Amino acid sequence: MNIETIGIVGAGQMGNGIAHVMALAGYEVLMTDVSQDALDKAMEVMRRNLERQVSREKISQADMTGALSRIDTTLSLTDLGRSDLIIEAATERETVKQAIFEDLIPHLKPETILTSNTSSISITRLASRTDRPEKFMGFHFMNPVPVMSLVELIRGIATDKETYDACLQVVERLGKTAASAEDFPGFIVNRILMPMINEAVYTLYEGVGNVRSIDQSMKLGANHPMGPLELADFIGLDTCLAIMNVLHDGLADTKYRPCPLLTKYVEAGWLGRKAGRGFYDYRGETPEPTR
Ligand SMILES: CC(=O)CC(=O)SCCNC(=O)CCNC(=O)[C@H](O)C(C)(C)COP(=O)(O)OP(=O)(O)OC[C@H]1O[C@@H](n2cnc3c(N)ncnc32)[C@H](O)[C@@H]1OP(=O)(O)O
Ligand SMILES: NC(=O)C1=CN([C@@H]2O[C@H](COP(=O)(O)OP(=O)(O)OC[C@H]3O[C@@H](n4cnc5c(N)ncnc54)[C@H](OP(=O)(O)O)[C@@H]3O)[C@@H](O)[C@H]2O)C=CC1
Repeated sequence: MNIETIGIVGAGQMGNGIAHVMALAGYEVLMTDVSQDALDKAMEVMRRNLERQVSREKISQADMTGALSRIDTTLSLTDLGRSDLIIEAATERETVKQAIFEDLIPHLKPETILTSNTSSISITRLASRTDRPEKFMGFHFMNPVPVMSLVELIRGIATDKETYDACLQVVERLGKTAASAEDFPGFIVNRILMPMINEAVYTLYEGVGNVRSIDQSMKLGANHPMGPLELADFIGLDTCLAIMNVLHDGLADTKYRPCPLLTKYVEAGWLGRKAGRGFYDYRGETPEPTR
């Protein structure tokens, strides 16, 4: 199947990154969100990231202008009906994703491929609620999308080979590397990464270290580019908690129990960088630990 137009649902940090790399690779992109504010902010972030790539001579000015001209935004989900491929990148909540697919389905072409950028939710279960489980799969980018070269491709139980091959071709056109993962909670990356982050929060909760010492230990002692708490803030603490809950419920093992301190931060609305505060406070000149 020839894919030329991409519909993106959700203009948060992942949605804008996906739009960025798709448009640079020459795809026509139509992005939607429930708020105009989110769409405007996404366009601004994309422009800034593209400008940075121009200033570092990674892309030309013409590449940037071309990419921006290929991105359109709309508040109407149903406008995405003409897309060849849809990537849902809305909030990590199963009911939200299900409602999006239900609203989209009557407006889709029969051949349109539906995908979700979910970090952890069952692809098979999401697919079973659509009219096309064989044309449904997981298309999981890593954050920040313009920088990270991996995309996890996850087949549901019914996904057909043509759909998988079409998505693989898109990943290759983006110049990224695909990892094929089976459809189990958290797939590969988050099955391994999120318990590590959750353990870092337990380490903080139990007073073994503070925010700075925990992050410094993993950066200098294990050569991680970001400390686990800094990374949790970067991903979004709501997303981290949602993933831990999916692991805990789906694998029914207490080793995935979300740390109560992580829950407390989410309940406070301290969701990390996107909220201005999480394990660090980002509202001043430099990030300051909140513990
Ligand atoms: C939760 C899930 O479901 C799955 C996930 O995504 S898990 C999260 C996976 N991501 C990670 O683990 C990220 C870990 N962190 C890192 O790799 C690095 O800290 C980082 C790449 C984010 C930043 O690297 P850094 O060396 O500290 O910063 P910096 O030198 O400013 O940036 C490196 C490059 O990234 C770019 N960059 C940094 N942040 C960016 C952003 N948010 N968007 C776009 N580009 C960005 C910079 O422009 C720079 O590009 P060039 O090399 O082309 O010049
Ligand atoms: N953060 C990360 O590091 C990664 C996240 N992911 C996954 O990507 C998805 C998005 O995450 P992320 O971008 O971080 O989240 P964000 O919170 O940054 O963005 C989510 C966006 O979706 C919007 N949204 C919510 N409901 C709807 C809806 N019904 N229709 C359209 N848009 C909607 C939200 O709007 P509003 O704010 O108004 O509710 C928000 O703008 C999640 O499934 C997440 O698990 C995957 C890889 C990495």
